Amino acid sequence: REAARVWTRTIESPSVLQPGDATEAAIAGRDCADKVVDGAVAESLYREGRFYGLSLLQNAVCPEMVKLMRADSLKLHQLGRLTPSGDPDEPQLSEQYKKYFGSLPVLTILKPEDAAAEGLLGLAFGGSFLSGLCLRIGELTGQTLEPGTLQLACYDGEGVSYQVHEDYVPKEDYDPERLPEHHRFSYKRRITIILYLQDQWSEGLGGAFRAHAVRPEGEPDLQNFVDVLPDGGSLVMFRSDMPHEVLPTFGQRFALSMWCHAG
Ligand SMILES: O=C(O)CCC(=O)C(=O)O
Ligand SMILES: [Fe+2]
Repeated sequence: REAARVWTRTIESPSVLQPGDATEAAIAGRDCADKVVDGAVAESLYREGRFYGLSLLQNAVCPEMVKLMRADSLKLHQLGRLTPSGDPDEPQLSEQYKKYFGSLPVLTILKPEDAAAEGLLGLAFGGSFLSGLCLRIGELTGQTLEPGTLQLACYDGEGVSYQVHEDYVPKEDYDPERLPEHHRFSYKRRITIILYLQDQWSEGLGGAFRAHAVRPEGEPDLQNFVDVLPDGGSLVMFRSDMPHEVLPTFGQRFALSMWCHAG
């Protein structure tokens, strides 16, 4: 039954040699993208269905590279570079705030070349991998898709969640005065790709990615949503206008996301 809602494929992740420098990391990322996406994966994103082509590719990246990306992510997190809005100058949430209002996901917008310049070869690989996926999906389906924003997010336990939303926002709803810079191109988003970076995840830690067939009003009907666990190396891909959310998370959960923009 689930299979009819989430298109799922589990692959044997292509082995990647530990990159020695930024150029090698970028080449390895692109190469890995070309190996994991074939015509069937690309088409799965455009199949008809209530879940807007929700697709899951398990084991897309080998555990060694997932580990390297997670180590880089943790480094940035420990340096305080991840913030609720993604603005690196924004202060970290105070304990006081968390106590009264609860915690929030934190994030940063990455440029693969900056990651490379900082010696974060895992994230340089990841950025190139996700950009490569975007280009490859475009090529295989005859659409013009351009790599857009690359986001690293951390849901650091404490019940942190993200309410139902769509990643695509129509241009007329866009308010340049109030949205942070990286939201400026939300109207261009067509496909969202998310790569999870956990080592081991279990259902007890919550944090599922929940996809909705329709935007729920109140409690959603069981038929109208599907949950995907954020297992390390899993890639979730979907049309950016599909409603989705992240359920309360009780473990450290890192995700690297790419929004593929309309060309
Ligand atoms: O991390 C996830 O599973 C989804 C996050 C999300 O929906 C977003 O950042 O827009
Ligand atoms: Fe989202």
